[in-house]
Amino acid sequence: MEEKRRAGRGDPLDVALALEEGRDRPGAAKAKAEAAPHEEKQRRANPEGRAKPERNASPHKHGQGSGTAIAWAEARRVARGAGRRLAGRAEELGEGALGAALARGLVALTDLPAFDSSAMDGWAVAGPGPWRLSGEVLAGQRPSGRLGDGQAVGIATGAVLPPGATAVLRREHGTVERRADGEWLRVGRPHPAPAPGQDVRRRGQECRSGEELLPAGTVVTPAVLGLAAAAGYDELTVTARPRVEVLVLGDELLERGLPREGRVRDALGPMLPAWLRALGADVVAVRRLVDDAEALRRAVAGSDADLVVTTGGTAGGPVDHVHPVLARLGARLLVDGVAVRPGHPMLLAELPSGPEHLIGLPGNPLAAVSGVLTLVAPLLRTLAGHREPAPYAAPLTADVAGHPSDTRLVPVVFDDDSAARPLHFAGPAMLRGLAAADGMAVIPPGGARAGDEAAVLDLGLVGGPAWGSGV
Ligand SMILES: Nc1nc2c(c(=O)[nH]1)N[C@H]1C(S)=C(S)[C@@H](COP(=O)(O)OP(=O)(O)OC[C@H]3O[C@@H](n4cnc5c(N)ncnc54)[C@H](O)[C@@H]3O)O[C@H]1N2
Ligand code: MOO
Repeated sequence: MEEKRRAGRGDPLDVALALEEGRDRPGAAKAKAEAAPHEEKQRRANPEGRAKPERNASPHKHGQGSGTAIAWAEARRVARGAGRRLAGRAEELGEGALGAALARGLVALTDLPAFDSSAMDGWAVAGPGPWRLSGEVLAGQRPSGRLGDGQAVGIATGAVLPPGATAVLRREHGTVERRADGEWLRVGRPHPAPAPGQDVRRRGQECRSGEELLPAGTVVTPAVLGLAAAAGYDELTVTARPRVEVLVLGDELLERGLPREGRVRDALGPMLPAWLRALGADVVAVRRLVDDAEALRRAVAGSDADLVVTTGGTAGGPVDHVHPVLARLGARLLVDGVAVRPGHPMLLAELPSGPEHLIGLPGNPLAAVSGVLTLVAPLLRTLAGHREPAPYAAPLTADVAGHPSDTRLVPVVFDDDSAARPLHFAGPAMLRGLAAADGMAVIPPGGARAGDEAAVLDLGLVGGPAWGSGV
C-alpha cells in the first residue's frame, strides 16, 4: 500500500532515474498494475483513437511535463498516418533491392518448373522394365528424342524429361547389364519398380504463369530475390526508399577517442544510419551540427530528404533549438511529446517546404531508440510501403516496474522458453541493456508482473526484416 502511494505520487523523472540506477522496484510494479489504467484499455474505451489536434510549433518548452504528450500507441498511429507511400521504381534484381518493398505483387512470368524434369540422378524410363538403355540427358540439354515403351535414357537432376518417359528410376535403385545386344536397365532388389510419375518434377507444380507469388508490400529478402529470379525477373518494381537525412546535434559530442572534459562520444551517429536502413530508408547524409539555431534552420530548410531525423535538442534546455527552429520554419507539430519512457520529448513535425517531415529524437541514446521505434519506424513503413509486422507477445520472467502514467519500453532477451527477461542498464542514457537485447518489451502504465504477456518490439527486425541497402 505504501509502495502504491509512493509510486502514484512520484515524480516521473524520479522513476526514470531510479530505473537508470538499476533500482527496479517490483513491488511498485505490482501495486501500480492494479491501480493504473492500462493503455490498451484506454484505447478500447476510445476506439476512434483520434490524434490530438495538431499544433503549430511553438518556441516554448515542450516535452517536459507540459501536458502535451500523447499516449504511446496513439503516437505510433499518428506517425503511421502522417505520410503516403512513395512512388514505385524499377530496381535491378540484386542486393540493391534488399529491404525495399514490392510495389506490385510478384506475378510469375513462367510456369515453375518451366518444364517436366527429373528430380533425381538416374534414368528416365518409359513403361515397365527392363529397359533398353541408350544415351544420356544432362541439365541444360534438350533430350534427343522420344522414348518408346521399354526404353530408358540416363538423366541428371534438373534435366528435361524426354517425351514419352513415364518415371525416373534413381541411380541407386537400378542395375545396368551389358549384353551383346546393348545395355539393359533393371530395378535392383529390393527396390520396387518406379510408380508412374515417380521422381518427376512436373511443369507448373510450384506455380502457373500469371499466378501471384507474393503480395505488394512484401519486403525484398534474399529469398525473395531468389524466387523472383526463378520466376523470370531481371528487375523488380519496388517502392522507393524514403530518403532520410540525420542531423546529430550537440557541442559536447566527440567523433573519436575517449570521453574527456565533459564531452561524450556520439553514440547515435554510428547507430542510427544502419538502423534506419534496416527500416527501409536510404540514408542520404549524416551531419553533425553544433548547437546553433541558425545552423540547424539552414540544415533543415536546405535538406532535400523526405524525412529529417534530428537527435538531441528536443527538450527545453538553453541550447535545445529544435522547437524554436521548427516554429521559425512554420512547422506543424503532429506529435509533441509522447507518454513513453524513455523518450518522452520526441516529436514529429510536418514542414511547409523542404523535407516533408522532421522527427526530433531526444539526445539520450536509449530515448532516441525509443523515438525510432515509436515514430520513425511507423512513418518509414508507410513511406516505404512495408506492411505492418505481426505483433508478438512473450511472458515476462520478472516483474517490471511501471511508470505511473506512461508506457515503458524495456530491453529484454528471450530465454530458452521464449520468455522475455528484462535487462538492467536500461536508463535513458544507457545502451548496455539495449545492445544485449533481442527486443523491447512494451510495459503499460503501472507496470507488469512476472508471467504477464508483454508486447515485444523486435530490434534487429524492427517493423520487418532487417535487410538494409548494404550501402
Ligand atoms: N528540466 C528537464 N530537463 C530534462 C527533461 C525534463 O523533462 N525536464 N527531460 C530529460 C529527458 S527525459 C531527455 S530524453 C532529455 C532530452 O533532451 P534533448 O533531446 O534536448 O537532448 P540533449 O539535451 O541534447 O541531450 C540529452 C543527453 O543526451 C546526450 N546526447 C545527446 N546526443 C547524443 C549522442 N549523439 N550520443 C550520445 N549522447 C548524446 C547529451 O550529452 C545529454 O547527456 O532531456 C532531459 N532533460
Ligand atoms: O526519459 Mo528521457 O525521455 O531520458 O528519455
